[in-house]
Amino acid sequence: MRKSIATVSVSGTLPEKLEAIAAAGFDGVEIFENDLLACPLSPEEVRSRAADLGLGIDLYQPFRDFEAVPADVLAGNLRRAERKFRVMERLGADLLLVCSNVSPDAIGDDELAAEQLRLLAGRAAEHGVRIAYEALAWGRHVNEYLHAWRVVRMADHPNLGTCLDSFHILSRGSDPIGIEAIPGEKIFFLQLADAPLLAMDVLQWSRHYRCFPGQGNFDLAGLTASVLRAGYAGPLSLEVFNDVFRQASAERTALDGMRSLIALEQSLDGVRHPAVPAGFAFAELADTGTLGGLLTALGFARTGAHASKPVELWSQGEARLLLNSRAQESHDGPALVAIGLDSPDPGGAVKHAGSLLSPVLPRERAPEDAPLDAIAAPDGTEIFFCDTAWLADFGQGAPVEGSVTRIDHVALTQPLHYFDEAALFYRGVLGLRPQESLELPDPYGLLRSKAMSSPDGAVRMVVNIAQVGAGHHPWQHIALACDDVVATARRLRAEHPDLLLPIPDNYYDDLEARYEVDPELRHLGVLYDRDGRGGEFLHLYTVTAGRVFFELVQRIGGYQGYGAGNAPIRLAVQHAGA
Ligand SMILES: O=C(O)c1ccc(O)c(O)c1
Ligand SMILES: [Mg+2]
Repeated sequence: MRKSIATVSVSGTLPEKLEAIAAAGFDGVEIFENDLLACPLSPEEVRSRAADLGLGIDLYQPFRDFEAVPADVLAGNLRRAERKFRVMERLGADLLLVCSNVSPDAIGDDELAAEQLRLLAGRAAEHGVRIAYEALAWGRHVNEYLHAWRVVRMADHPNLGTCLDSFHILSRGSDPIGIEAIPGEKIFFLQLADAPLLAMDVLQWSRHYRCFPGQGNFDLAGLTASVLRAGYAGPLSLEVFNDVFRQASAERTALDGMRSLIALEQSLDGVRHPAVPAGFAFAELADTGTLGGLLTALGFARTGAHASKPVELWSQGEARLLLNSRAQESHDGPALVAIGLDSPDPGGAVKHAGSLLSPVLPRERAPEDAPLDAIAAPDGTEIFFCDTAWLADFGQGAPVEGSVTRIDHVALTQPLHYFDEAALFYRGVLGLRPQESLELPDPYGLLRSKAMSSPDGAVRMVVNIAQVGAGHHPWQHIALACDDVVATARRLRAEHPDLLLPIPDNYYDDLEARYEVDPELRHLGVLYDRDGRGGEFLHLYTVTAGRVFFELVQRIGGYQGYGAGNAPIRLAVQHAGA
């Protein structure tokens, strides 16, 4: 299908927006009026700039507060419209979006609205322009898509149709099934935006928090399927008002918008996601000898070395860590650089990632090395799709058994600008499902966090944003599943007390007030959480080395979370020690 995007969705000046939108492969744009007003180029120049870039101008918008007005206001509104029709002729645009009147002076009379829109459509026809009437969720009288359609039907003019906007429909909780009763040729345009579920005024929600399909909580695929069943054949057009996107790189935002539409099309076409990863194969860290002591204390042993690269394999149970000293050249201290995922179909996973604009990264590989392809996560971490062949490159070390059994989750920190991108990446590319999203206090700011998990919980990723504040530490961590955190804590406390993050007594005073927990937790520095169904979580943090620290976690009774309530305590202690 034809793919378009409103210029308001990306940052920059109008020419910059057009460049970025074209580079991402869109077919057309909606020119948002303010972008044109602020642009020194004439409409003719914008038209030829867009044409040179291969972009059609699919819509000009918005035209506000037109219909259902007193007669004296109507004359002024028609005059205003005439001027816009002339601008559109110069732009080479033939579709104008008219959004429902929000003025307190608008009259709640559908026949009047229809009559005036019919008049407008007649004038538009003289200029070769068509009108797409959209119900804003906060319209004074018309704020439901079916209401806008009733007015359009009543007006009954060939140059008047409706514009459907997923945000306005789904934010009001309207059932999109009613779309299927609208004749497809009367749906002149379809705007797509997702959004997180937020309990707030709908206008603020729309103007600041819209996001691309797949990044929020609305069922965009279901709505789009209804629009297509109605017979709509126009573009899928993204219209996103988002405070973060306005500040981010236009190129990157536009590309992410394209990724969201490709993913949407795939779900409409019934393209199945290749098998989701079955577990973590490894986590790879840049390190030159700093982490060996810490890992040994945690019960890991060096069980292999790469045949041709300066990379060591450290393992315990099914937890495997690679220490790569060459990668250290581009980092100050230890840093997480790659994650290997056990993939039932590595080739299929890489191909699927490519279809979602996450291409295979170029890599050096010796002829005898196992073939292994990686793609880049939004924060730059490499993600490898593995079968078991890669292990042979490290020789066959004896397995090491200890209390650590495997990697439970990996937490990455990345810039705010790519938070929504990350949600779409982990969902679309890796097939993980969104879990909890949180905003956690940090002594110097706020930490936003989103957890994603494979359906069976074997792969869990946490994406953190160091959002604001002075002490900006882009920490990353690897959480290791452990059979018995308390026993391990006893041993570490006795043998390596300096490696454990000290937890304040005040935390335990509060914890013991809330739950009857073993007083030993306080002495060991083990943190605790409990969910609503009686599931329990015991966890423990090491001190930080470079950008990285480790967590030992024990899930009891089906606990699915991450001890998020304890994260502010950890952050405060880490800041104090940093
Ligand atoms: O927020 C607005 O005013 C606005 C304008 C035009 C649109 O298409 C829309 O969905 C919202
Ligand atoms: Mg809209």
